[in-house]
Amino acid sequence: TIPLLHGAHRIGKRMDVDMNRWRGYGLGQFIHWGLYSILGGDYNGKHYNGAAEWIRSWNQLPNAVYDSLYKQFNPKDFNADKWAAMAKQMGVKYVTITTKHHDGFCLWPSKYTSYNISNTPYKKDIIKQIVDAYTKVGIDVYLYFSVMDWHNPDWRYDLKSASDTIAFNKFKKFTQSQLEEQLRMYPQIKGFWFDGTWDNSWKKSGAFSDSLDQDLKRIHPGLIIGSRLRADDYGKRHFDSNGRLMGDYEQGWERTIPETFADTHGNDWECDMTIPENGWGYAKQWMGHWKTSDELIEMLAKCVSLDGNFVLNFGPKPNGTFRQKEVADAKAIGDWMKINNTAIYNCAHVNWEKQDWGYFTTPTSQDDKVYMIVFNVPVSGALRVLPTKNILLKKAYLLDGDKQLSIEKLDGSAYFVHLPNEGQKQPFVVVLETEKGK
Ligand SMILES: C#C[C@@H]1N[C@@H](C)[C@@H](O)[C@H]1O
Repeated sequence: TIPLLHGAHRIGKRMDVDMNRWRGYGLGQFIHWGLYSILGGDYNGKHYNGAAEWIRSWNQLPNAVYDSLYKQFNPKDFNADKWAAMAKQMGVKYVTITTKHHDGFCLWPSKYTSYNISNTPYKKDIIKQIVDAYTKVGIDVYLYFSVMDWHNPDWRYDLKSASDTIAFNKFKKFTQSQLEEQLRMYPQIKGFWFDGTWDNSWKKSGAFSDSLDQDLKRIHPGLIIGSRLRADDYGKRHFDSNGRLMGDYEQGWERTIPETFADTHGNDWECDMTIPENGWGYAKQWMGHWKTSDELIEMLAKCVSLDGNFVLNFGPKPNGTFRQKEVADAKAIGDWMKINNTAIYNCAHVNWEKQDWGYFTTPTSQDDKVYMIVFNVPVSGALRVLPTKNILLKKAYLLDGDKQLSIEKLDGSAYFVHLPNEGQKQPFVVVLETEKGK
């Protein structure tokens, strides 16, 4: 192995109480809200074809116009308790909220820059209201923080001169000050979600990213930070130069899901997903295909079956309300979770052969129970199950209503679980009770 000072400091999963709680979440909510929400992807009658929260980078929009949007930010219909209630009904266990996106605008009253919520017509601390409202209903809060800050004059994409280094050193102090400020102001939070760490300036700051990670965890023991914060001695990110994960979970699955368990390398990981094709902040016209709630529920099941969490993004409007499609999806997912969350919360991967009808999960607390989350019922109505050697199926029944299902032993160690032809119209869960063979 390559000797590293700033590579992974832990091999394998974090197993403390905070990380075990994170591992059991299953379903989370992401929220992207900020000045970009005001424009909603459009400016001067033209539509920006990129992700709406990146509109400041569009050459049709002068930076000065974007940077003065804060004078209009006044979400009259914002109600953090309503946001938290919608998330609670949806069944999410954690929320990640943008405190500062790449544009540098702070949704909290930071004392390190005047470019913050207190200087808008709205004035009040958005982050505090969200932290308090979600914590009150039992949803853990994580803060999204973009290191890249287009508004801060000391930000650099690369370090090519002594003056770059001097400026970026000031920028690193500013960054650490803002993060420590957030820990002091919002002690209830459980972790940070870092973004904007792909540029050379940060890749050359591996030592700082390592000390920052350690400083934040010293101030707030148990803090959870994914693999997108750090760079190692050679600028490698997520995985160090020896291929080891740097961070408490793999944070690279943005709008994508691993296909197989092998793709996860046995790490903890989180998938962050948009309902439209791309775009996180509010957009008046969403791009491409809008995922249906059934598609989203299948993504959730797939993530949990591969030992990951599924985090669905919402982009509130500038007035603080959600678009109809987001409200409808939250409701549909919540209705499904009300019946089936046993197969999602505190569940893990089962190393049985993947079948076409759907996904296996198992409760981390009970190894003689396996859940089948069924999306594709075969015309035969017979669901094939191939447990690992020496595991026998004792019973099979529907989670919703306990209806017993007949089990047919096939050759080898395979089985058919026979479904009643009730033409299920929603994804459903079959519970298997197992025992070890003699
Ligand atoms: C690229 C990029 C950013 N990463 C996602 C989580 C969004 O914040 C997007 O703007």
